[in-house]
Amino acid sequence: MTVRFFGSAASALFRPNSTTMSPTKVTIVGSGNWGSAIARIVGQTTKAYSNEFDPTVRMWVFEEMVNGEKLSEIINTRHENVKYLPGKILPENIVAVPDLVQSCDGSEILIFVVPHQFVKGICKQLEGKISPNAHVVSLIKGVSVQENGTGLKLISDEIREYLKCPVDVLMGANLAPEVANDMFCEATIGCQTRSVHGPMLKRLFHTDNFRISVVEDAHTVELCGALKNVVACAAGFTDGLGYGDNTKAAVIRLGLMEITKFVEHYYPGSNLSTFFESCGIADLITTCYGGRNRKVCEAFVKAGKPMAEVEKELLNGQSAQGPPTAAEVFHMLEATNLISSFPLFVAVHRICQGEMPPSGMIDCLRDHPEHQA
Ligand SMILES: NC(=O)C1=CN([C@@H]2O[C@H](COP(=O)(O)OP(=O)(O)OC[C@H]3O[C@@H](n4cnc5c(N)ncnc54)[C@H](O)[C@@H]3O)[C@@H](O)[C@H]2O)C=CC1
Ligand SMILES: O=C(CO)COP(=O)(O)O
Repeated sequence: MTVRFFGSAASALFRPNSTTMSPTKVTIVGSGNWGSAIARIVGQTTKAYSNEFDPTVRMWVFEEMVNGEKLSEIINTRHENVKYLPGKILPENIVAVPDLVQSCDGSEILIFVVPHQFVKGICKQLEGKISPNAHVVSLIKGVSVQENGTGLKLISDEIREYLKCPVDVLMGANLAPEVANDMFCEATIGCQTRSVHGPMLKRLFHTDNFRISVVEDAHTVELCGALKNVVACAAGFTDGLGYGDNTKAAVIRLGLMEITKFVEHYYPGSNLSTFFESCGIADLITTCYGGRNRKVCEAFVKAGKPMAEVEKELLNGQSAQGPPTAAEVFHMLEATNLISSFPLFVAVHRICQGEMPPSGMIDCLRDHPEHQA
């Protein structure tokens, strides 16, 4: 993979951190399938921009034993995450660190990339222990539930509340195995204010085969990333029932209608153009065809086993975020009396819970309110 410079003059790209005037340290918080694939990119870009970024990138590894060896030690000696991204070499400047606090010590960019159910526990451990200049980029596709149970919370807001630092997001049509094979794709960075961190984050992630667009509509970027996993479950159910591509296209279309409606209702003021970025329609399509959520939900229908069992059998420790996200979204819809407005999201939740047979997905598509107009 080569890193191509962009912008006007290459010299203007090398901007050491303004506070310390030393290269910015980067930590990847997570080392699963996506965490390891993004490490291949960040390992390259930090080396390419070594005046701006410290090329030693620490990667927090949730320690586990793999065939009698510690995963962190395997990564540091063989430069391969044999469990979560087997067969792909990680750059040697990626250093696995099993101690979470130590992995983030002194880092000013923290790339959060863990299944969303672990975010709270990680933030609690890091609370008050990160650099005062730290800045998080969340690659996490999921949502959380407010402490008092009244509604939904963005993962970025959860991180911001615990760590008291700025949080931007990166989402896109980025199946990790394809990214790790250096196959061309695009991604979207959602910033609160583009000019503050946008250019620096673009330098950190942008390569010839991983093309970044930066937008200021961060809420929409994040919600597209989270909600498309729920729609991908619906696509998996229809695949499992033996339906074809026309049905999947209907799932994608109706799913997109619910995504846009949900974003507009709960986070008004989004830009329509954001749904046409990689984080929107592109991620929805790729996940409905090639993602783990689709795969697990198809197998759930075919095998007739509980979702957790199918996930364990098929994903070897990786995680499908669609079913828990559907539950969190359902909770929000119930709390705000909007269940009837989002039948696809609701059907996914009910099927995952065993409260509705998978065939209910087809009834849901057939009777969708979009057909009443
Ligand atoms: N895999 C993919 O293709 C993509 C994933 N994403 C998103 O990135 C996020 C992370 O996904 P992946 O890296 O694929 O993870 P993954 O699905 O491979 O999950 C496994 C990871 O969870 C860790 N883990 C297990 N138990 C834990 C615990 N108790 N506490 C903390 N960590 C624990 C494991 O050590 C491992 O690193 C998710 O939100 C996902 O939706 C986004 C784009 C692409
Ligand atoms: O987010 C993804 C692709 O962009 C990965 O989707 P899955 O988690 O369904 O594999």
